[in-house]
Order: sequence, then structure tokens, then C-alpha cells
Amino acid sequence: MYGQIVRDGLVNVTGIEDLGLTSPVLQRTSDAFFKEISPFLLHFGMFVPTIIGQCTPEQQAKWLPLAMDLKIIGTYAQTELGHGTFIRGLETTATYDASTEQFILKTPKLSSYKWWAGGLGKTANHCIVLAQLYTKGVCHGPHPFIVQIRDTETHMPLPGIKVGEIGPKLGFNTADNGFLGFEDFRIPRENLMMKNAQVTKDGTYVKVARHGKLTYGTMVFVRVMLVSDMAYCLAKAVTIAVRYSAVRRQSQPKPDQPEPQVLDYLTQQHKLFICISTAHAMKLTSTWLWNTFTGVLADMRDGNTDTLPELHALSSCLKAISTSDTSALIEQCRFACGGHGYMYSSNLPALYSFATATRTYEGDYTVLLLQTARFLVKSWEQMDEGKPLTPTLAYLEQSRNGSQVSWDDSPEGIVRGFDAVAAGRIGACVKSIRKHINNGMDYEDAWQMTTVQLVGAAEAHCRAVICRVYRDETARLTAGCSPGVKAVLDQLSTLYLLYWALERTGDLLRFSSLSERDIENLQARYEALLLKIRPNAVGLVDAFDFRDEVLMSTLGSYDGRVYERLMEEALKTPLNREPVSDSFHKYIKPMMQGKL
Ligand SMILES: CCCCC/C=C\C/C=C\C/C=C\C/C=C\C/C=C\C=C\C(=O)SCCNC(=O)CCNC(=O)[C@H](O)C(C)(C)COP(=O)(O)OP(=O)(O)OC[C@H]1O[C@@H](n2cnc3c(N)ncnc32)[C@H](O)[C@@H]1OP(=O)(O)O
Ligand SMILES: Cc1cc2nc3c(=O)[nH]c(=O)nc-3n(C[C@H](O)[C@H](O)[C@H](O)COP(=O)(O)OP(=O)(O)OC[C@H]3O[C@@H](n4cnc5c(N)ncnc54)[C@H](O)[C@@H]3O)c2cc1C
Repeated sequence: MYGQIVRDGLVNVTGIEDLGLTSPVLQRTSDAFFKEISPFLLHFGMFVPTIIGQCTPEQQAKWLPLAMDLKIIGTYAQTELGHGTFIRGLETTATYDASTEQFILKTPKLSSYKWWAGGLGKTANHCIVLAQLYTKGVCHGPHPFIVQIRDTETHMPLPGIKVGEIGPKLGFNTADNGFLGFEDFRIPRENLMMKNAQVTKDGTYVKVARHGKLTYGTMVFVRVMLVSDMAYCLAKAVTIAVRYSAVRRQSQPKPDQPEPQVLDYLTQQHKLFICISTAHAMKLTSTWLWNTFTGVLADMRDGNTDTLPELHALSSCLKAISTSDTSALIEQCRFACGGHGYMYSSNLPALYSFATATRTYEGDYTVLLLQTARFLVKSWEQMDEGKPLTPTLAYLEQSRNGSQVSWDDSPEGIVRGFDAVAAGRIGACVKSIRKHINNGMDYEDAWQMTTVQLVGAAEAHCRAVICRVYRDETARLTAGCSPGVKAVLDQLSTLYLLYWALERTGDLLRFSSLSERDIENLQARYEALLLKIRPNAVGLVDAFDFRDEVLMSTLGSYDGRVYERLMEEALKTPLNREPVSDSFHKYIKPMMQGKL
């Protein structure tokens, strides 16, 4: 299995090398080689980006050609057995020895072992290691080091290195996630990635970057990328589910009528059409986020880090919500396919196992929403002090006078309704924190007592951002479309707004003038819209344009030969090589004969 995956991975990455890492075609079709993950994903997904983001130009000149020419294979080892979220709590140490101009890497105890890095188990021979940097007896916090862990000729672990695979997981089982421990392992001073902080030969620590969190830059980059990855992943799942639902016929709602396509059931449309809309919403939002990200990078190149906090807040909540929505909606696609959706050959289980992992790695859902909440509360307090708000929080102004937003069920009105919900929920958090403080709590405890509400407020803010971006970008992009295309894309964006308005009626009742009659109208409009979208449903997923080799699904192939493909895959199962398994003779027959 591992050998096959590495072989496929090399075919894939040499394609990337030929056409360039940024080639979306190859980045996307890499999953035509794997049902799960390439063991080289971390090399390109984090090792290379970290060299670019955390190394000086001189260090890049040394390491980047080696990495891009695949002369070294890397990964990103930050998480430890004992710490993943709390990076400041990482236990691996890198202590500078001025007498030899080296850092000594140590794994003080079991919980300090690096754990999880993709490709670390058996593939990588180098890795980025996040370790607590000590020099002259002072700890300067976690810093990135580039470390060779295996001999590039023999691939044997170097002396002082303990490395291996962490074992089977829910998914990602072709990523050979590994563990790594150091026993007084020495690396040259120059292996500290010195773009944001340096250690001179005599051991003096020099802080370069103005912002203390630039070390975390790779995580921001990957979080931004993951939003786009989720749109892609969900688009594949809904392509499979809609095509299968067009082939599958089941039940007889009317006597003497043929069994209908299950896609004709309103409940099936309710399960699946929001998946089509969400894939579009996340794709458009990811492009908007990428443009925001590149703008902040440009600011930072000019020495201005003022826009970084908003980017961190946006990338945190959008990564959390896109991965959470995608995991839930891919499972919904699986549910919509009945028993055959549970077949590994449908590819829905693998898509789900990938998406649900993404809700955890690169920052746990709850933790990242709390990061966003931290920014939201700070922004509210700045608004109270009369300071300007950042662009994505402009809607807070409307809440300043505390008046309730009047409900308007036009698309723009619904977007304003979500702004009001976000503003109201942030305001409620601020009120809760202040109440706890007035009752004698310190700020940290008051914050902790409000965290359930803070997670909700961050989700509401993120939903408001997605709704606004989806609607605005759809309007912008369809301006030049034919009326027919514009009508269908407007239907999808309106469906997204109506779906979430119905999901959040409690919040809308609390923070807008929404009435029960308004809710009835929303429900009626939503159901009518499902019927309008039905004729275009298959065309809409065909428009995602996935080749069968990329979908790798018995249920979702373009030719619709579902039952034939299911049987073809079944017959390939090793258990079907012989009519009678030898377990019959070893165990079942003796048992039947009372001989066990
Ligand atoms: C083979 C073919 C493939 C080709 C592929 C090519 C390209 C593909 C590219 C990408 C593909 C996508 C995916 C593939 C890659 C990876 C997936 C697989 C592996 C996964 C890897 C990992 O999981 S790596 C480990 C990730 N770990 C985390 O995310 C840890 C999460 N924890 C944290 O971020 C922080 O610890 C914390 C922020 C949650 C809390 O830390 P703490 O010190 O307590 O911070 P505070 O809360 O006190 O905040 C301090 C201030 O710092 C600000 N801040 C925090 N983080 C950031 C940040 N990242 N950026 C900027 N600012 C930050 C925070 O706001 C506070 O500021 P204030 O004090 O001003 O409020
Ligand atoms: C498939 C996969 C691949 C991975 N690949 C890599 C890799 O290549 N490199 C790497 O370095 N790491 C990798 N990771 C590790 C990943 O980054 C961590 O698992 C992730 O950051 C979460 O940290 P944790 O596992 O320590 O969970 P924890 O942080 O321990 O979370 C456990 C629970 O505690 C809660 N919690 C934690 N902190 C707080 C808080 N402050 N407030 C409220 N609740 C809190 C969480 O919400 C969660 O419910 C990978 C993980 C997975 C699943």
C-alpha cells in the first residue's frame, strides 16, 4: 500500500515540478492519483511555503532549489503528543551552544515528541521543527528550525533521531503521519529560519519582525488554502450524490406510477441543493479571502502589519466554518445515497474522512472561532471608543444605536439581517463579559464564562461575511452572463440565503423584526426555489467538470452505470478470488461440527 502510494505520489509531484507548484490543474488532479492523501502533501503544502515565508533570502537560496527539485523531502512538525493548539506550550527545546555555533534539539519527555506531521513517518528526510528557542539562558518562545532527520542516501534516521509512523487513522491513511524525538541532536546555527528572528554567532537574540506572530504565517496561508480545498471537496461529493440521485429510482408515491428518480423528492433536493450553493459560496469566498491575504502580504512587505489581525480573524473563522460545513454536508451527501453511499467505492467515505480531519488540523474549530471572537470583542470596544472599524466589521456601526433592524426578505435584506444577528451576538458577548467583571470576576474568567456565546458570535460573523461576499460576487460575476446563466446562479445564491435564514430564525427573531408570517413566507419561497433548481441540478454538478478519474466513484461516474460499476468493484474484492474462503475449513466447519 505505502509503496504504491509513493510511486503514484512521485508521478504526481514530477508533474507538479514540470508545470509548477502553483498549477491549479496539478494541485487539483493530485487526487486523481489518491483516494486519500499524497505522502508529499506536506512537502508542497507546508515545507516549501515555510521556507518561503520564514527564511532569509540567503537561506531560501540554499533550501528552496533543493526542495523544489525534490532533492530533499520535507514536512512540518509543530504539534506534539502533549500540545497542538497551544503553540506557546510546545516542549521541544533548541538551546544555542555558542562554543560550537550549534542548536541542541531535545525532546524532554514523552509528551514532547513531535506527533502528526504528514510524511514524517517514512517519507520525509527533512522537516521544519517548531521548538522553544533558548540562548544565554533565556527562552524566546517557539521558533522554526529546518532539520535533516534521515540520511539522504540510505534514508536511515540520523544518530539522535527517533522517528516512525503513528498508525491507522479515520482517514489520511496514505499520508504516513509520524512521530519524531531528539536526543541532544545538534544542528548548525544557520538552520534557525531567520526571517523574523535571528541568533548571532555569540548567541545574541535579535528580533527582526515587528509582529510577534509572523512565525505563524504558514498556518494562515494553509487556512486560506483550505477554504478553497473545501469548496472543491464538497463539489465532488455533491456531484456524486446528485448524479446518483438522478439514476436511483425508489418507492411509489402514486399508485400505478413508475418509481420516480429520488432527485424528484423535495427532501432529497433539500439535502443536496444547499451543497451545490455552498460549494459556490465557498469558492467565491475563498477567492475573496485569497485576494485579502495577498493584499496583507503586500502591506507586510512594506513593513505594515496593521491589517494582519483582521486577516487572522477572517482566515480563522472561514477555515473553521468552511471545514465544518463541508464535513456536515458531505455526510449529508452520503446520507442521500442510502446504503451505496456507505460503500468505499462511492468515494464519499474518503471525501468525508478528509474533510472532517480538516476541521481539526491547521487549527481546531472551537479554538479558531475563539480567535475570531477575540478580534470581534476588541473591535466592539474600539467602536465604543470612537475608533474606526475594519471593513469586514463596518456593520457593527448599525448596532451602535441599538435599534432593531426591520426585516426585509429581499436578498440584500437577508444579508442585512445576518449583519444584525452578528452585531447583536457580539454585543451580547461584550455585555456578558462586563456583567461577570462587575460581579467580581477577572477578565480571563469572565471571558471563559462567555466562550460558548463567543463561538456563536464568531460563527454568526463568519456567516454574515460569507452571505455578503457570495451575494456581491455573484452579482459582479453574472453581470456579463446570459440571462439564463444569471438566473440559475442567482437562484443558487438566493437558496443559500433562504436556507440559512431558516436555519437561524431564532437569531433573526431576536435581532430583527422578523415575524412568524415572515418565516412562513421564507419557507414557501425556499420550497418553491428547490423545484425551480431541480431541472438544472444535474447540469449544475456537470458544470463542476470533474473527470471520472478524479471523482473515483461508482455512484458518480458520468455514464450513470451505477449498478454495473458497483458489481465490477465488488468482484475485485480479494475475498471474491475464491468461492470458499479457507477460513471455512479452518474455523467455520469445525465449529459447525462441534470441534472448536
Ligand atoms: C502533492 C500535491 C499537493 C500539492 C499541494 C500544493 C499546495 C497546497 C497548499 C495547501 C494545501 C492545504 C492543505 C495541505 C497542508 C496541510 C494539511 C495537513 C497537515 C496539517 C498541518 C497542521 O495541522 S500544522 C499545525 C497547526 N496547528 C495550529 O493551527 C495550532 C493552532 N493554535 C494557534 O494558532 C495558536 O496557538 C492560538 C492562536 C490558537 C493560541 O495561541 P496563543 O499563544 O494562546 O495566542 P493568543 O490567543 O494569546 O493570541 C496572541 C496574539 O497573537 C495573535 N495571533 C495568534 N495566532 C495568529 C496568527 N496565526 N497570525 C496572526 N496573529 C495571530 C492573536 O490574535 C493575539 O493577538 P492579540 O493579542 O492582539 O489579540
Ligand atoms: C489528519 C491530521 C493531520 C495533521 N497534520 C499535522 C502536521 O502535518 N503537522 C503538525 O504540526 N500537526 C498536524 N496535525 C495536528 C493538528 O494541527 C492538531 O491536532 C490541531 O492543531 C489540534 O490540536 P490538538 O490535537 O492538540 O487538540 P487540542 O488542542 O488538545 O483540542 C482538544 C479539545 O480541546 C479544546 N480546546 C483546546 N484549547 C482550547 C481553548 N483554548 N479553549 C477552548 N477549547 C480548547 C479543543 O476545542 C478540542 O475540543 C494534524 C492533525 C490531523 C488530525
